[in-house]
Amino acid sequence: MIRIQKLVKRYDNRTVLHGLDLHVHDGEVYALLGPNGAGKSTTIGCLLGFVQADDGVIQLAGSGLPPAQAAVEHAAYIAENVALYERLTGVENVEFFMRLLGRTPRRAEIEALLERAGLPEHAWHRMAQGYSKGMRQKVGIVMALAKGARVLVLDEPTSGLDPEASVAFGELVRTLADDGAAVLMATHDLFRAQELADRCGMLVGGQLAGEWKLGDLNAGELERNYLDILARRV
Ligand SMILES: Nc1ncnc2c1ncn2[C@@H]1O[C@H](COP(=O)(O)OP(=O)(O)OP(=O)(O)O)[C@@H](O)[C@H]1O
Repeated sequence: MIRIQKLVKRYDNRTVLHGLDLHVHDGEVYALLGPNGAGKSTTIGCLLGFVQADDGVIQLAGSGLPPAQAAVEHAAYIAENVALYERLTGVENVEFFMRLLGRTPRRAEIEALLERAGLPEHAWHRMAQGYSKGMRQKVGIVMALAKGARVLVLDEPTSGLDPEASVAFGELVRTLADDGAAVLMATHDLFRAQELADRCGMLVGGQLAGEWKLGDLNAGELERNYLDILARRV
């Protein structure tokens, strides 16, 4: 689970998160929507300990540790562009990551994870420098699987992916949630959010301006709600 309570963040005396409350349950995919500058990346930064919050409480996977430590322990993060060691192969990247976790994986174990994530076999032993964005996202998912992450945080994961890669990525994220992970995904992609998420919230000016269960809405209704909220704020 992810629990954010009364989160406040200021940059140079400008408040960008105004007491944000957000809860993502285990097994749930939550899409965090909102216009540019609404505070989505700042929320993620605070959650993972990259950004120091000014006030509020953040809990990951029920841990009482500070966010940065709880994230190292329990979370996986997939940024818009997954950074890999470019001169290592896919298999070597995963092996290196697992060694950092204190594990000594067998080749077959790594290959099974890459297969589960749908990375084409011809890429397993090729240097990551030739990987497409979709392939990098798959290696990111492998790392989350290898870690057994209970919290998965995604920032704009499908931007720039073609529709097929985007659907495949969504299915992988869904399997992690079905295995019990709490998934928070910041996105501008309303269509993918509607397809993939269980709930979504709309962040405007550092506050949740709306929250919906997506089973109750189709993609058109979600877009209308989004635009209505923005129109009322103008
Ligand atoms: N390091 C920083 N220093 C000062 N201001 C910042 C910093 N990072 C973000 N901001 C400001 O905080 C506000 C929220 O930014 P943030 O990147 O969290 O929004 P976002 O919802 O992720 O936007 P986008 O959809 O464009 O990625 C913006 O006004 C931004 O300019």
